[in-house]
Amino acid sequence: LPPYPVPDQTFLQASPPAKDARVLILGGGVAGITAAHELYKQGVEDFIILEARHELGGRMMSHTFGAPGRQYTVELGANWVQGTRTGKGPENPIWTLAKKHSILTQASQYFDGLTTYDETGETDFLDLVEDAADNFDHLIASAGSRVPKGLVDASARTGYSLTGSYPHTPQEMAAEYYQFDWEFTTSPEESSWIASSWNNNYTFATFSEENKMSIDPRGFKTLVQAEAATFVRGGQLRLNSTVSVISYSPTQGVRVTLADGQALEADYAICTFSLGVLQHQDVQFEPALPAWKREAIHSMTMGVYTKLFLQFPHKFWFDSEAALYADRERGRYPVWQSLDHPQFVPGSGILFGTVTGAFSRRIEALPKAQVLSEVISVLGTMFPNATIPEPLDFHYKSWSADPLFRGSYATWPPSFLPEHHVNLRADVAGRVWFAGEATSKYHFGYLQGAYFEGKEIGEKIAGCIKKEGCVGLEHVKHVKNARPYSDG
Ligand SMILES: Cc1cc2nc3c(=O)[nH]c(=O)nc-3n(C[C@H](O)[C@H](O)[C@H](O)COP(=O)(O)OP(=O)(O)OC[C@H]3O[C@@H](n4cnc5c(N)ncnc54)[C@H](O)[C@@H]3O)c2cc1C
Repeated sequence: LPPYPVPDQTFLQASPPAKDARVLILGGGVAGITAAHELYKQGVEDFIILEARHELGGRMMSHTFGAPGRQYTVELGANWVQGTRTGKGPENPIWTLAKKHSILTQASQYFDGLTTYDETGETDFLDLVEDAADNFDHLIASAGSRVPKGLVDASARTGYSLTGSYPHTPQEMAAEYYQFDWEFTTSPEESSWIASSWNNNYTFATFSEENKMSIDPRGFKTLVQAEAATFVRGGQLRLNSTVSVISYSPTQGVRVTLADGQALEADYAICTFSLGVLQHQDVQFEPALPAWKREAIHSMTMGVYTKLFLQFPHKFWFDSEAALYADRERGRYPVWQSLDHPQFVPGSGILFGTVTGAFSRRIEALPKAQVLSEVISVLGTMFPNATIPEPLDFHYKSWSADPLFRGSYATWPPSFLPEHHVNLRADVAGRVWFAGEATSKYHFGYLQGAYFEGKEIGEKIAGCIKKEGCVGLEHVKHVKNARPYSDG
């Protein structure tokens, strides 16, 4: 396609014939499949889903783990339905789908069933964990009271300090980490006070406080795959198809070129690639995305959340669901969860730890043997009276190095303004549309965020195709915040 200038407001023309499809859906995760389903429900069946991997699911990614003869399905990516339903209130659509496709889940109460450790072994600091929960409630309430007054956003650390929370000891820091970083992947210093608060509120206050953990041997991804099987037909899905270039023109539509050189043309593309993929330029846009779009993409943060799975010949650890370890270094192998638990996969011998953010990136840069030796040494500190057996298997996924993801999920930094969010969601030239967890204002980072965004963009494009009008989503040409630099 020739390089067209990108106008601000585009009115689309009727599509010329002989394209491969009306809509190309780029990515087969929750957002992509939900967008496709919405098109289908609205009578638009002329779409093709392009997915680089060999299967659907995206960041719902399971892995067969364990020694031969003792293998189990573990979830490298999403594992929990976070927030289900309260009474007759709104139901989390992911919970609706989990029930529809009979995903095997178990209630997970990692705040109630917790054992705490520090560098001296098991040490009860559950009171500090409760304090941290109260501090988080204050953080959210204070953010909520700033919004109607139009008060400026700041970091969650500012919010914590202004509401009287100053963690200093390893135990206090671990308790705060459990509340905050473990959910958002970023520290309070790196996170927006207001957006972190509404994100939590919309997920848990809107739906419920309940978390359901998938222990389905088919993998949590079955939710996406089984849903797709209800409406996607043969030619509508192309797996093992990596997109390299997305060309677009307001008048001619889109052309998507794959890594093998094949090109497909359509009227519209829905790009559901992660924020990390967009940030790392793993996919090229022709012409380059406009400045307002690039600013939005590079102003949000792609977090990293890494689960480290270990299988041991026998269980030597806590009987609770989870454990919190307070190291002198904040975020050093702090959270541990037991799959070898009567409610989950008893007898599996599987324990997994989680690290996030900069610590995740650190371990991705280390040899696996070194990470294992650090992990075993931390377990030795937590359980000084146990002999830690040689693990039968050890596995983690390097999310930030993977060119199909470049991280785990998005988090909203204090410098990211609501106008940036508008621009992150906005279509470009009426032809390239964006959907995924990162574009969700209130549910970024969650499966339901990807679902709501895929659904809305699917609806919008169905509207365009059915000629109900197609003016595109608004965007803000220049996001302004120049007051600190002016004299006035
Ligand atoms: C470790 C981890 C833990 C998580 N835990 C939870 C949890 O417990 N609960 C929860 O609600 N959420 C959780 N999440 C977040 C949740 O997984 C995501 O919000 C959601 O899956 C994102 O869906 P999506 O459709 O927006 O993107 P994706 O799932 O990333 O889908 C995009 C698709 O695009 C494909 N793709 C990328 N590049 C290309 C290319 N060049 N060509 C073709 N295809 C390409 C990818 O392979 C992928 O399939 C977790 C995520 C991670 C990583």
